[in-house]
Amino acid sequence: MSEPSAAVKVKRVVAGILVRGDEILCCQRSHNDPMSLKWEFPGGKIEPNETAEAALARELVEELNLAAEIGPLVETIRHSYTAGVIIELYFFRIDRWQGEPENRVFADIRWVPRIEMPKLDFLEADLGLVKEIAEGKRL
Ligand SMILES: Nc1nc2c([nH]c(=O)n2[C@H]2C[C@H](O)[C@@H](COP(=O)(O)OP(=O)(O)OP(=O)(O)O)O2)c(=O)[nH]1
Repeated sequence: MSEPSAAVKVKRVVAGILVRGDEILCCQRSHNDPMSLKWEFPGGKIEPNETAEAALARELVEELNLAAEIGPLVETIRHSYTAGVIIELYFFRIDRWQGEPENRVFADIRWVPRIEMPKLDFLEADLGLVKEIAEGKRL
C-alpha cells in the first residue's frame, strides 16, 4: 500500500531580510549551489533541535560573518521546487547587527534599493514577497 503523505518531506528554512534604510541585502547563490546564481535572502536549513532564530543567527555568521539581532517574523511561505519535497520558509526582518556583511559563500552580495529588487532573478518562492517589498507594501 502506498501512503502519499509519508512520501512528502518538509524542509524548514530560515531567511533574513536585512534592512539598511531603503536598501535590502540581496545575495546571489554560488555557482556550486542548486539553483545557482538565483538571488535570495541569506539563511538556510534549520537543524534538528534548533529554533528558527538560532538557525538564522548561525547562518548569518557562516554566510556573512555577521552577529545579528533577529527581528520579527515577516512571512511564512510553503513552496515546492522538487516533487515530494516542500520547503517551509520563515522570513525574519533584521535591523541590527555588528560590523559589515562579508561575502563568505555567495557569488555576489548587494545592498539593493527596494524598488530595484524585482530586477534581480530571485528564487521562485520569494517572488511575491520581493514584489510586495518593492511596492512598499511590506517592511
Ligand atoms: N536561504 C534562502 N533559501 C531560500 C530562499 N528562498 C527559497 O526558496 N530558498 C530555498 C532554496 C533552498 O531550496 C532552500 C535553502 O536551503 P540551502 O540553501 O541551505 O540548501 P540547499 O537546498 O542549497 O542544499 P541541500 O538541501 O542540497 O543541502 O530554501 C531564500 O530567500 N533564502
